[in-house]
Amino acid sequence: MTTVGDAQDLADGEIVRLLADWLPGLRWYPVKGVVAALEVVGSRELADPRGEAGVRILVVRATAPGADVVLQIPVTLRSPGAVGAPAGAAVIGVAGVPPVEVRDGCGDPAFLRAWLAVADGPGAAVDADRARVLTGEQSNTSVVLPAAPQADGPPATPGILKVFRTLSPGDNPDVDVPRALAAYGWQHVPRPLGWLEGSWTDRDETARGHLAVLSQFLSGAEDGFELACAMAARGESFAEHARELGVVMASMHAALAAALPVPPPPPTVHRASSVAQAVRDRFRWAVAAVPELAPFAAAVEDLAVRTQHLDRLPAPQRIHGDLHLGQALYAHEAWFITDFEGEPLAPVAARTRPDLALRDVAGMLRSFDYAAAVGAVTGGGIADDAAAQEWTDAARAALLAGYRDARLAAGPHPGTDEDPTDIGHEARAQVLRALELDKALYEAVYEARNRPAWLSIPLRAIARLLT
Ligand SMILES: Nc1ncnc2c1ncn2[C@@H]1O[C@H](COP(=O)(O)OP(=O)(O)O)[C@@H](O)[C@H]1O
Ligand SMILES: O=P(O)(O)O[C@H]1O[C@H](CO)[C@@H](O[C@H]2O[C@H](CO)[C@@H](O)[C@H](O)[C@H]2O)[C@H](O)[C@H]1O
Repeated sequence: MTTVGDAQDLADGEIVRLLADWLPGLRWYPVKGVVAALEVVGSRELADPRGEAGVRILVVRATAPGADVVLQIPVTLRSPGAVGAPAGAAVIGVAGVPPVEVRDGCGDPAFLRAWLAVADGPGAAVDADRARVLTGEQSNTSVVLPAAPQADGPPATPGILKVFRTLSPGDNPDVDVPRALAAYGWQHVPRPLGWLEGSWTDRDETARGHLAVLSQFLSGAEDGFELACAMAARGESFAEHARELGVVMASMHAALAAALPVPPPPPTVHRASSVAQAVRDRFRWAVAAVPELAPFAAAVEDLAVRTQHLDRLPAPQRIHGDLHLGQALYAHEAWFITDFEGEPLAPVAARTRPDLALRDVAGMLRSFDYAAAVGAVTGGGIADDAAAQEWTDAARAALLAGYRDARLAAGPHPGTDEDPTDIGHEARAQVLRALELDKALYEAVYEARNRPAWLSIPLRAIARLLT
């Protein structure tokens, strides 16, 4: 039988050969429909405090026509039949002589123990042996770690470890933004408890970036999207929840503006042009992936021109960037906001750029449209398109009212004497329409790549927004 020492000797190249077969079946693997060339660009051994398995974090570049991504793949290494091998961790394959079993580290307590031992941050007393990997439609891999049993004192906090699957050089906003918000005292973000950075080679240079973050796990939290879909399916109004969500979003934007200040904005005329140009660019990008969008070219241009001519716009600030109901958790009768990573399909520099807070509002409004569409097909509560529209309209109006009232109550935008919401009804409606269109175009590409059966949801919205 091999020892952990032998297992650790398995070459990265042998593991990558196994990954070539394993990766294409995974939801988070971003290269779809083509075979990618895989190259190891980073490799770091971690020590399992119990010495039961070899633990390695591999960073692999996957390139294919139209795709070039850097992926994080933590693995554990054991000889076949080794004592303590976890039943729950997917076996990626067996390689080497003598043979070594390679597992997906995310489901393996050995990786989790090793990660917790080297992570930065305040830490948490969590139990790696009882960890469970969340399944579902996620771009990353999240693992829930229950609180470790305490002999005395207050009960420990359970954690959720988010392992970033696609890596980008630089600080990850999903680590830095919650840290800044929690330090500022904003109560509606799960507290970050630990984080880890790594490095890899990026075209002959050394790149570094965050690999994973451990946050406070909100036990009993309901996913906002599932909650909204269930209510829509029963025909129950989401308006009161939407209003409360609007209030929390307004406080999030106030906290972001105060905790992460940004330089003074360029003149409105430039900002209006760049919002309009972003819509044009988004359309060009989307139409290349979703040819059904081509007939909308003239209407998109018309909307871009009207946006470009706006003479009032709110000041840009740090925002969430990919806000939708799936990032909102309802726990203990309050909303919490998660996943500050920005749009997973966008480059990191674009995700942290100051932007219009209304972009987050537009993202949430799009989500109500999704919830009504999904709720309508899963339950009998929404009978037809008119009922779906009525459900969505009530949620939209409530969110906008809650948001606006709370922003007005909070006063001017920090650092300026501008009231962030006071741009007039017409201008606000025009900006929101442009931002909703922008998001729906993003969604069309996201759905075409990931969930073609749902492509009709953003396509219908695009048609509606442009007529
Ligand atoms: N702090 C938390 N407490 C409870 N559940 C959480 C927490 N953070 C995330 N989740 C749940 O974990 C899942 C994945 O989280 P998310 O950050 O949205 O990952 P991804 O970026 O991969 O979509 C979601 O279903 C979310 O509801
Ligand atoms: O949660 P992620 O950061 O991975 O975000 C991506 O996936 C989302 C889907 O899981 C996607 O959101 C779209 O679908 C939601 C319903 O599943 C809907 O509520 C959102 O409004 C819609 O945008 C998101 O766009 C994508 O970036």
